[in-house]
Amino acid sequence: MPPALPRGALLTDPRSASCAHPGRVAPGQTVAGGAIPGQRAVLPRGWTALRDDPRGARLFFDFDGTLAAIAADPARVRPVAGAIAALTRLNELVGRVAIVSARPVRFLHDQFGGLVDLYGLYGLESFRDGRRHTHPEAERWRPVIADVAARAAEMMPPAQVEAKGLSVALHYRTTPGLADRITSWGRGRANELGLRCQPGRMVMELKPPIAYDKGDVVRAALGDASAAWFCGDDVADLRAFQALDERSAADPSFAALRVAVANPETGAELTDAADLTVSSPPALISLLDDLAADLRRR
Ligand SMILES: O=P(O)(O)OC[C@H]1O[C@H](O[C@H]2O[C@H](CO)[C@@H](O)[C@H](O)[C@H]2O)[C@H](O)[C@@H](O)[C@@H]1O
Repeated sequence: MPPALPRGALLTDPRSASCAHPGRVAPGQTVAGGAIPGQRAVLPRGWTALRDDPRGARLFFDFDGTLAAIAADPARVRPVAGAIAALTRLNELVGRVAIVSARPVRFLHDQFGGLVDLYGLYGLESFRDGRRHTHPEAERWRPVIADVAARAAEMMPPAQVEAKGLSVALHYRTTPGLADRITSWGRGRANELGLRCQPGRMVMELKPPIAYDKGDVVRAALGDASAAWFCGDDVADLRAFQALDERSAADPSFAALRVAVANPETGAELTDAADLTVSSPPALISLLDDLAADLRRR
């Protein structure tokens, strides 16, 4: 019996990996992602369940740090090479594919059009089946967010204030020395205005106090799915992992795969909760190409 890929196994970009799949993969060990289906390792149950019933499966993806490499200017970020082709292939093979991001739906639509379901601002906005939806409680917060974005632009470099309509991101990637000032100012405005703070990778986000997050998006979108994957890189993606955990606990026939994209900023919280960890967005695309090839062989 070949060994199983253990929870947390680390997969690297096969294009840069020099090792062959070693057969047994210890937690944290580096193996070539592209070698998985061909290496007779026992695949994770979330993979085999998806292969057994692709039309009953769902694939969920975070955007920044997952389908796109992190860069200094959020406005210039685009999906990594091969991402759109991989999603196009999987969309033909799998029941439903969705991007679940903190970006506005407008930005996601510019990148992906109507290719897959789009959930923006942690699900406060979405674009599905050709229609745009906004959470009914969110709209009244738009002027409050606009006001706080304008005030933020007076307190910090305006180019680092990303006004997203129903939320605002205060970035400090290019000015890490301002991190404390920006985050404490953000916490102060959140307390003053009744907003929520969402930390992220070199960013503090202010959003409406609506109890709706990536986990709620996944819960609602799962429907009667038999299997689902969520691929993410940041702490906000833990909520989506938890939604898959809950569903797995409630329904033993359901199989999930939690995929983390490793990075030095998020810490171990996400990779500890993941079934598989890939080393970068290109390594994730390689894994998705493997999945599509595996599904096509069936
Ligand atoms: O849910 P996501 O799709 O992962 O969005 C989370 C945030 O992503 C973006 O910020 C991050 O990526 C930027 C571009 O690489 C980077 O400059 C920044 O430091 C990261 O935090 C996006 O700009 C934010 O609005 C999202 O909240």
